[in-house]
Amino acid sequence: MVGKGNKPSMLASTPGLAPQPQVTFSDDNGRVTAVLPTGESVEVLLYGATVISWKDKNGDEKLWLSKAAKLDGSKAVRGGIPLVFPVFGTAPDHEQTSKLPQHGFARTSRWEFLGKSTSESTPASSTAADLSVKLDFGLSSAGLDSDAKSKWPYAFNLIYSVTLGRESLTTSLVVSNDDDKPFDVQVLLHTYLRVKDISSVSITGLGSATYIDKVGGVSPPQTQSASELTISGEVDRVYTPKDGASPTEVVPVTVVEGGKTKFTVVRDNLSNVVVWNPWVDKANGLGDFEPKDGYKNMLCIEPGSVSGWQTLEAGDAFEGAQTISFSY
Ligand SMILES: O=P(O)(O)OC[C@H]1O[C@H](O)[C@H](O)[C@@H](O)[C@@H]1O
Repeated sequence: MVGKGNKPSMLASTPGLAPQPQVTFSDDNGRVTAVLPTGESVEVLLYGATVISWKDKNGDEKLWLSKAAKLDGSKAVRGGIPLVFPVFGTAPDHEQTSKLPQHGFARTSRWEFLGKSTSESTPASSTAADLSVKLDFGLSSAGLDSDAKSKWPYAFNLIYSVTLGRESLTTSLVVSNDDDKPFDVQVLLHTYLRVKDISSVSITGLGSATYIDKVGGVSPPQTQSASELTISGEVDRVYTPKDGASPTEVVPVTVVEGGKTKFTVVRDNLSNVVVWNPWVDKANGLGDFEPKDGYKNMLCIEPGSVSGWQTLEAGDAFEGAQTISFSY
């Protein structure tokens, strides 16, 4: 394993050259943390490979994390970016995943930290190179607890990569079928974005998308006519945006707050976006959701592949990713 140890370590110094700015890194107590020389940071729990913090250079947190979230491995984390795999919600009628708990086992399994790497890029607007750091995590059937293994007895391998840039975070999941038979999966990056005040937020990029409304039962597919979505009550929708045929024609989802773009979410090979806000009653009903009025400060924009199943033949792999960007 790369970079194991309890003390912070440094990356990216090249022998013989002037010292380069370095990424500070620690892998301690079930958490992996990386900080760019310019101050941006990310923190990932090995439990669920859950991103629990993403901060900009000023230390402003970009993700919402419940004050009552369990970070001790006793329950899926309420906030940050839990990983949903291999089933979204529950699927009592889908034989392969019917025994699994809500949202599967990836978010409640202990992942392995596989290593870190840095890379440099020079943005068009600057001559100075920016560093980014990528953290890789793995989970395979061999690493599952016996309960999850008995409920989903397939040989698989997952690699989850979390890449921190100056003004972006990319999370990417690769699922491989290591079995000798096919299996079906759903994948979702259940991202809790932090906002200042949900009443001044609008979401663009979902106009003319079809969606299924899950509030009060699953609705037949509908089409969103408004170009902007605002939130003034419980929202739980599975959208299928109208992307073009090529990967470059993906329609980004933007979160605008007070007239300013706060986040831009670009999906790679993920055809759905779940939009979720529990609002008053649901938040009250969730024991680990604190403060109870925290629904005013969060919005889940969850890229995924969940409206059908990805069937992976023996030896096949599926990869999906999101990049969340912000500007100051
Ligand atoms: O409470 P959880 O299992 O974490 O699920 C939280 C939420 O996840 C997704 O956004 C689903 O669309 C919601 O229906 C669900 O309530």
